[in-house]
Amino acid sequence: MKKVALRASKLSKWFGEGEAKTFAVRDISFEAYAGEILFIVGPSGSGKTTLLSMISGILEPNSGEVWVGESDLWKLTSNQLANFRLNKIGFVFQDFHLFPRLTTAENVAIPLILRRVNWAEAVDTARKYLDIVGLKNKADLPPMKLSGGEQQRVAIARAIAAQPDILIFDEPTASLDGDTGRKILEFIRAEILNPNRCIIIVTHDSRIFEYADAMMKMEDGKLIEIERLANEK
Ligand SMILES: Nc1ncnc2c1ncn2[C@@H]1O[C@H](COP(=O)(O)OP(=O)(O)OP(=O)(O)O)[C@@H](O)[C@H]1O
Repeated sequence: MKKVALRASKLSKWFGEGEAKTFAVRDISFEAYAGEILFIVGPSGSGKTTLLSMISGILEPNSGEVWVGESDLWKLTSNQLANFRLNKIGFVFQDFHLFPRLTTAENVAIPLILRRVNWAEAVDTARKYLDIVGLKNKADLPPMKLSGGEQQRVAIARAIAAQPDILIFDEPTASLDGDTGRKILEFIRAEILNPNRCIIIVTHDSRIFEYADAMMKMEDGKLIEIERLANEK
């Protein structure tokens, strides 16, 4: 049986009051399973970022619940929520968010340093994660010396260094050419997905839709459909 990694229940977020009240996300419920890649797709302004922010403990919903394991996320204390963000969930941003003055290994070490691992040990462990993404030999370079696809892999290495159960990618291929984008997705499926990890990808890029196990379509803040696809592993 598939293990539920995350369950959203009747999630809503609105902005403004009275006449000006508009829903960014309206009454969305879904489950994401461990071991699957779930794509969230929909036009600009359909509520994808707002939904991601609520399920990752960044933006508090106006109503509804987010369950991860035994925890109702928005009932946690602020300390517990900070802990959740540090240990359970990883983010890979569209423009990678790498620090230009740090080496790639130091960039990857950041989540470990935030967990109070000492600097030398964290950078050493970071090299192991760079090896996983095939960039061991670039560990001491600044990120700007790397290609776009390589920078994306550094961002992935940094996200997995915290060993999150839920890994979220926001438009991972937006700044990559088609070939590099597909290679990144193949790599994510082969090396980053595992039976205990759920990967959620927000994208407009139809060139990578073939890598989805499940596809969730949003429009005007609403969930239109969630389809589990035949190629599910
Ligand atoms: N802080 C805010 N205040 C007011 N309205 C907001 C706020 N954040 C988002 N919205 C509105 O909520 C709706 C959904 O926005 P959201 O950013 O979630 O869409 P999106 O699907 O991620 O779009 P894109 O693909 O362009 O990033 C939009 O109409 C947006 O204007």
